[in-house]
Amino acid sequence: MALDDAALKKFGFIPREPKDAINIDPLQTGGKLTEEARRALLEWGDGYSVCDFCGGVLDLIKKPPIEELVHSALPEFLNTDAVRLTHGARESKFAVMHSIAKEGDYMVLDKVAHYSSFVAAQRARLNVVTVPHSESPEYRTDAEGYATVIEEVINKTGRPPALAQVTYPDGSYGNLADVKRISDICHSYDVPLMVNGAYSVGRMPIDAKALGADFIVGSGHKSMASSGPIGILGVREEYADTVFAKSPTHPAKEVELLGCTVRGAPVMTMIASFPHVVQRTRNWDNEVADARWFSSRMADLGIVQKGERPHNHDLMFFEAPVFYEISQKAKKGRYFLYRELKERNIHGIKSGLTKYFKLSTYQVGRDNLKYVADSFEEIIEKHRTA
Ligand SMILES: Cc1ncc(COP(=O)(O)O)c(C=O)c1O
Repeated sequence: MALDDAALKKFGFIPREPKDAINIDPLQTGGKLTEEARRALLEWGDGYSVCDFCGGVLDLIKKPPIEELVHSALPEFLNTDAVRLTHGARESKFAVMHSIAKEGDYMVLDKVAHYSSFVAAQRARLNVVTVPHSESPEYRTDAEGYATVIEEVINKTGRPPALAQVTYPDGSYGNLADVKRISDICHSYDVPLMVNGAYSVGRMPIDAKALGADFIVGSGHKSMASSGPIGILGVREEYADTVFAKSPTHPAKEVELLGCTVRGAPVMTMIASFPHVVQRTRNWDNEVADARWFSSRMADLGIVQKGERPHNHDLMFFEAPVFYEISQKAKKGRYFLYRELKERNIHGIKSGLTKYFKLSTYQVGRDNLKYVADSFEEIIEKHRTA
């Protein structure tokens, strides 16, 4: 059946409603573009725009300065040896899993790992064993749990797992695990460690070597003010030849990257935002102070922050019995909170959630956070007196 004109009318330019809202969705706060990146997006939006300047290896393009970003600025920013651009954190993780481990090997994940870590391991055909967390209220990953799980794999298979990973911070509670202790444990068994920094690289200072990370993963669209899809992967020197192995038939092309990765606007938005991103990581203490301030305002309203307390990251998980109670009586039921927030131009708590939700205070600013906290208070008052 041919597409008729009426069907085509659905397509074309579509405005994005929450674009100008105060957005507290953890997925969104660190990926908001800078003005420079917005301009870059238009300038470099055509298909393979950066390939006009390519001599065969994308990350060696000199002008625009992709080579300098990839081979000098990013390794220095993260204190790692070799960096490449990927299409996202999950693609970075998959590249490491697929090159470092063989089909049927075991790998260790923390129980709080993002689904994309599990899926990447499945795509690489690995067996996954998980390190438990401490359950409610803190959901902390116990560093010593890595030793226990590695021992279990050795007992079962006669050799250590091929790889371990820790999520820093995890995407549910925003907990920052003791990565240094975890890397020491993993290395004592000769297990390399990958740090998933999707929520840290580009938000807070990261020193891969100080953490003992053999692989460090970042997400440009999540935490580096970049237009996705774009991720980064940092690798310690001893693993670089394995992860970035060249194709036997096309020796300029790296197999795990399928030859080339970001071929246009995403990398140019990352470049455009990079000065701002570096600077904002230096302001991390203020971000943590904002998160703690917000958490304590929530506590005053009977909304309890789970995860580490005092908290050390902008991503926070809350339990809000007060909103749950309101939802039982409200006309709009469990959708009342979403509607009330939308009326106040606040976006990011998923529609239908009341009892548990997560949010991020990153780069929202104290004035806007105060407005959000005041709005929560106002909504509670309004429904209490209704
Ligand atoms: C902890 C964590 N890691 C990785 C990802 C996925 O990042 P990407 O979209 O860059 O693959 C997410 C997405 O929410 C996440 O929460």
